[in-house]
Amino acid sequence: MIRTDGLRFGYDDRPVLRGVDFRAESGDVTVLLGRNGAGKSTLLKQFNGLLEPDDGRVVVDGETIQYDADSIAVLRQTVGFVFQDPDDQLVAPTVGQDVAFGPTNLGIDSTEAVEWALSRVGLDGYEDRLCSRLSGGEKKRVALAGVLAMKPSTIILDEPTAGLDGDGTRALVELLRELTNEGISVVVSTHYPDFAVAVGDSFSLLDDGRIAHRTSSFDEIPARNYGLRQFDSARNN
Ligand SMILES: Nc1ncnc2c1ncn2[C@@H]1O[C@H](COP(=O)(O)OP(=O)(O)OP(=O)(O)O)[C@@H](O)[C@H]1O
Repeated sequence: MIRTDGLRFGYDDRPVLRGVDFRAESGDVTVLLGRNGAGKSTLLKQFNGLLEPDDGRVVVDGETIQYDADSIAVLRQTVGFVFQDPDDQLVAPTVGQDVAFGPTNLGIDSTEAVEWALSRVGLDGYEDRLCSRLSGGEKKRVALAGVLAMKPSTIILDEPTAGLDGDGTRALVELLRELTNEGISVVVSTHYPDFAVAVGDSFSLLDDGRIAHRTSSFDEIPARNYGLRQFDSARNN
């Protein structure tokens, strides 16, 4: 479970988050919505300590996040973060080396973890492929595999469908639903209503630096007012 209480954050004194009370229940897919620049990425980055609040707190599985290096190292294993742009995430020349990076640092048997994680994202046998030669969609799956290989209890995904085609989006919905059935919590930001509906258990709308709506029914989110894209290919292509 992730919770923020009165979270405030700004870049160079320009406030972005102005008292965010956010909730993501364990075992749910929680969808974070909001117009461009609302602060979705900024909020998601608070959940595994990539950013530190100016005020308020972030609570993960009942513990308030602490920002010393040891606490952050543990947190990064518990809460995995999949960046919007996979090029911000991939660190090694080959797929196998990249997915092994996290588990190796944690002392986990990386061969088994890599095989398992690549299989979960539908990239069996990709170990020796060069990351630089992968398509954008494949890079996104490798980035997700790298997070899965660390066996986190929560996964945060920032705009994961950007650049995915209909099949890629459908596969992602299926995988995220499977992961929640296995007890993993998922928080995901998106602009795509069909993806949100297909994947989400709960929907939170970030507006004006606060959570303006939180509901289990997507229909209650006033889409037109918040820049949601009218249609996407998650179910219909
Ligand atoms: N590193 C940074 N330094 C300064 N300002 C930033 C930085 N990162 C983001 N911002 C600003 O903070 C605000 C919120 O940005 P953020 O990326 O969190 O929004 P978002 O809701 O994820 O947007 P989008 O839907 O376009 O991805 C924006 O005005 C953005 O320009």
